[in-house]
Amino acid sequence: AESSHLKYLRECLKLAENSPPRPTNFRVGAILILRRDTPDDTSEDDKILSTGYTMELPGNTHAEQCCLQNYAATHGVYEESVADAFPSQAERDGRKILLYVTMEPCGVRLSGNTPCVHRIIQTRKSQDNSNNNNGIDKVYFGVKEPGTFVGESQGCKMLTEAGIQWEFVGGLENEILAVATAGHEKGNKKQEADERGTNIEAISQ
Ligand SMILES: Nc1nc(=O)c(N)c(NC[C@H](O)[C@H](O)[C@H](O)COP(=O)(O)O)[nH]1
Ligand SMILES: [Zn+2]
Repeated sequence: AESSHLKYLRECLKLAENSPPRPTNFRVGAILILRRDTPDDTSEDDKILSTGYTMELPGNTHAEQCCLQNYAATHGVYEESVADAFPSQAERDGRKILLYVTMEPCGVRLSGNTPCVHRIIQTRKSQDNSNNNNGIDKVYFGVKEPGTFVGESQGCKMLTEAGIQWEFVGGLENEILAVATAGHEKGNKKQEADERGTNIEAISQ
C-alpha cells in the first residue's frame, strides 16, 4: 500500500491545483495533521487540523501561511500565536503535529514577506515560554524548492538549525513541479531545466 506520507502529499497536490497560476511564485498545498509518526506508518486516529494552498487567502499568501492562518481564524487566535490553540499534550495522546507540504517551506521570499520557515519555528515558541514545545514537530515535503526565485533554497537548513525535523518524500516530484510551475512561462529552457534539475539530486537531512 502507498505510504501515508505519499497519501497526504497527494492530498496537498490536489489543494495546490486550486491556486491561481502566477509567474512569480509556486502553486503549493499544505496540510496540518495530528498523527502517530510511527515507522510502520499505519495509524487510524489521524486528525486533519487545517489545510491551505498558495493565495487561498487574500494577498500574496503561501500555502503554509494560509494553513496556519486558517487554523488560527477557526480557533479565534492571531496567526502569530496559532500554537496556543494547537491540541494540548493531553488531547494529542502521544500523536505528533505534522505539516505536509508539496514544496520545501521557503526560507526567504523575494517579496520580503515573512518566510514560512519562520512561521513554522514561531509555533514552537509557546507564549508562556515553557518548553512544552507545543508547536509543529516535523515537516514532510515532496520537492526541494527550485532555484527559480531564490537560488539555493535554505528552508531545510533553517528548520534543522531550529531543531525542527523534516523529511523529503520522493515519488511525486514531476507532478508537484508541473502544478507548482503552471503559471511560469514555458519555453524558457534554462528556467525549466533549473526547476526540474534541482530535484534530481538526492536531498539529505
Ligand atoms: N513553500 C512555498 N509555498 C508557497 O506557497 C510558495 N508560493 C512558495 N514559493 C517560494 C518562492 O521562493 C516565492 O514565491 C518567491 O520567492 C516570491 O516571493 P513571494 O511568494 O512573492 O513572497 N514556496
Ligand atoms: Zn513560504
